[in-house]
Formats: sequence, structure tokens, C-alpha cells
Amino acid sequence: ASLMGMALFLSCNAQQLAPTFYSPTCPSVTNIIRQVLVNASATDPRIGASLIRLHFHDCFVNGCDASVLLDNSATILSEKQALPNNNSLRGFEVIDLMKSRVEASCPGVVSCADILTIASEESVALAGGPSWAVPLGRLDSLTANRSLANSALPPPFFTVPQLKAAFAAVGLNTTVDLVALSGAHTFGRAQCGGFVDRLYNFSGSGNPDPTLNATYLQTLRQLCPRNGNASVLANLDRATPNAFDSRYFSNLQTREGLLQSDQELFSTAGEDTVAIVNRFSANQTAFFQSFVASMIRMGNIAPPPGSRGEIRRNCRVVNGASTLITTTATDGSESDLGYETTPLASSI
Ligand code: HEM
Ligand SMILES: [Ca+2]
Repeated sequence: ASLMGMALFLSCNAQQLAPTFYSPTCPSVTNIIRQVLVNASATDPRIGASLIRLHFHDCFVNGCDASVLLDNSATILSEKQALPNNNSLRGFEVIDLMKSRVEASCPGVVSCADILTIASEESVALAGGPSWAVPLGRLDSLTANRSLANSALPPPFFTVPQLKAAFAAVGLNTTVDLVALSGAHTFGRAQCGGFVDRLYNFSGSGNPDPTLNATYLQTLRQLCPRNGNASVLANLDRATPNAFDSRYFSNLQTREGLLQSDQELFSTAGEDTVAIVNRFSANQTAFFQSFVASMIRMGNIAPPPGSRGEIRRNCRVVNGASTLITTTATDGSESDLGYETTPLASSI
């Protein structure tokens, strides 16, 4: 392929996602991922929630390109160590296992970014939520961006206008996408450190968050004492902590949302998010339909124009010089699969 052809392929990548992308090259990819997920869930019922959060934290930082999976190296300042991620993101070993099983069946064709996306859908389905055909064909990044991870990922104390700004910044809808995707907090856990201010000293007031249900406040204070261990875990959905359902939204109506960013979707007077919370609480089918559409929109967030990508062999590291030599040797120029040619490779 010509260099011009490759540039077109890469810059149009996001628009070419298709559920059938791997049908010719890796038809069993979803089954392989599901099997690893089911096995991991048997000993770790939280893993599905952790995997969908990885996908979210991937997509909000320069698009869904598995940048979140890269480890620190001489050239990579990892996103893993960004504030919203450090000591919080989990599931990397399960992604590694999915990748190695996929590589064993279909070497070199499935991106880590697509594995994260499929794992998210399978996690939702396994927990009782909807299943859907996942658009595929992403490439893995050659870089990570820690400072963008620090600024683009919304913290749990954000207000609705701040949450809306964070969603708008990545091109998502600030009402339906915000509320539907927040519904992922229907499962998984959060550490006391992320909400303890609500229990004792909300916004520096010296008092608890007035939107917090009084009984729930007492429960949470027992779990998270003042100056206690900030890494103790609470269920994001106190009603059905491991099930993907609409209880998250009815919790908000009874002022039992765990994070400030959850509760404010319902408790901020005059915001258009309130009506959506009420609709999803009353109609789980409506929630599921919107959730699927919003997940597909989030999964479509593309890397910046001109970004180059590759199919990583190991989700934690870019392929590097050995792959570059191979792909350069094939046709004497750059590969038409989108592999990078670095200055290092050109000098070799
Ligand atoms: C709207 C803005 C959001 C904020 C402020 C937010 C914040 C958080 C925080 C603080 C935690 C707990 C982390 C910890 O204590 O270690 C968490 C967990 C989680 N988040 Fe979000 N989140 C948001 C949106 C989303 C979205 C869009 C998704 C997925 C579509 C998502 C899925 C999850 C899941 C499943 C967990 C539990 C993970 C686990 O148990 O390992 N969140 N989130
Ligand atoms: Ca639930």
C-alpha cells in the first residue's frame, strides 16, 4: 500500500468500525473473551465492573486505543499512574489473559482496544444487562498521555455542569449519554476516599452532604470512619451490587447514590438529567436501550486525527523495534496494517 493509502486508512479508522470486522480473521474472539471473563468472575465477581471502567478510562483519553493499558517505560509515561487511575483501576491481568488466549487462536490480528470493548459488552451481559453487536476494528496507540488522563477523567466530586463539560469534551451527549453511562455504577465498588467528604465535611461545610439519605449516611459512616482506611470498598449500588439493572437510578431517587457525581444527576434542581434518571428508574428497558447506544458512542471516540496505531502483541507495551524490522522488510516501506515506523526503525 502507498503511504497515501495508509494515511487514509488510519485517519478513517474510527468510521470503519464494524461488528463483523474479525469475522474473516478471528471469528471466535468474542467466545474466547467470554470464557476468560466467566472463569475470572467465578473468583472475582467484581471483575466485569472493573473491565468496563478500564474501557471508559481508555476512551476518554485520546479515544479508545488501549492507551490505558501501557506500562511505564523509557518512552511511556503511563496513564495507569494518573490520579484517577492509580491504586484504582484493576483487571489488567485478566486483559493480559484474554489477549494471550486470543493471540493463541488468531495471532497478530485483534487489537487490545477491541478486547477492552468486547470485554465491556460481555461483562454487562454476564451481569444481567443487555448484550449487543460491538463495532470493532480499533488500533492500539503508540503513546499514552498521563496529563490528559488527569484532566479528562471526571472526579467523583464533580457537579452536573462539570460532568457535562467532561462528556462534551470527548464529543458525547451531555444528558442521555451522561446519565445512561453513569448507570454503569449499577455494579462494582468505590473506595471510601472517593466519597468520605460527603459523610463528614461536604464542600468544607463541616456537615454531611444534604442530599444524602440519613439512614444511608449512618451505614456509610460505619464503613468509612473519619480518618479511617481510605481504600475500604463500598458497593456503588447498595441494592443489587453485582447485577446490571436499573436499581442505580431508584437509589438516586431515594437519595442513596454513593458518589456525589451520581446523586447530583437526580438532586440538582433544574437539570435535564433529573427526568432521565426518573425515566430509567421506571423503565429498565429504556435504560438498557440507551445504555447500548451510549456505549457504542463512547466506543466510537476516536484518537486525534493523524494518530498512528498498531495491533499490539502485548497490551502493556508498544511493539517496538523487532516488529518494525519485520514490517519494514515485507515490502521495503511501511506496513499497510498501520504499524508504526519509528526513527529507530528507519535508522536500522
Ligand atoms: C460520570 C462520571 C464518572 C465519575 C465521576 C466516575 C467515578 C468513579 C469512581 C470515583 C469510582 C470508584 C473508583 C475507586 O474508588 O477506586 C468509579 C467506579 C466505577 N466506574 Fe465510574 N465514574 C464515572 C463514569 C463512569 C462510566 C461512564 C462508566 C462506564 C461506562 C463507569 C464505570 C464504573 C464502574 C463499573 C466502576 C466500578 C469499578 C470496579 O469495581 O472496579 N463510570 N467511578
Ligand atoms: Ca445493580
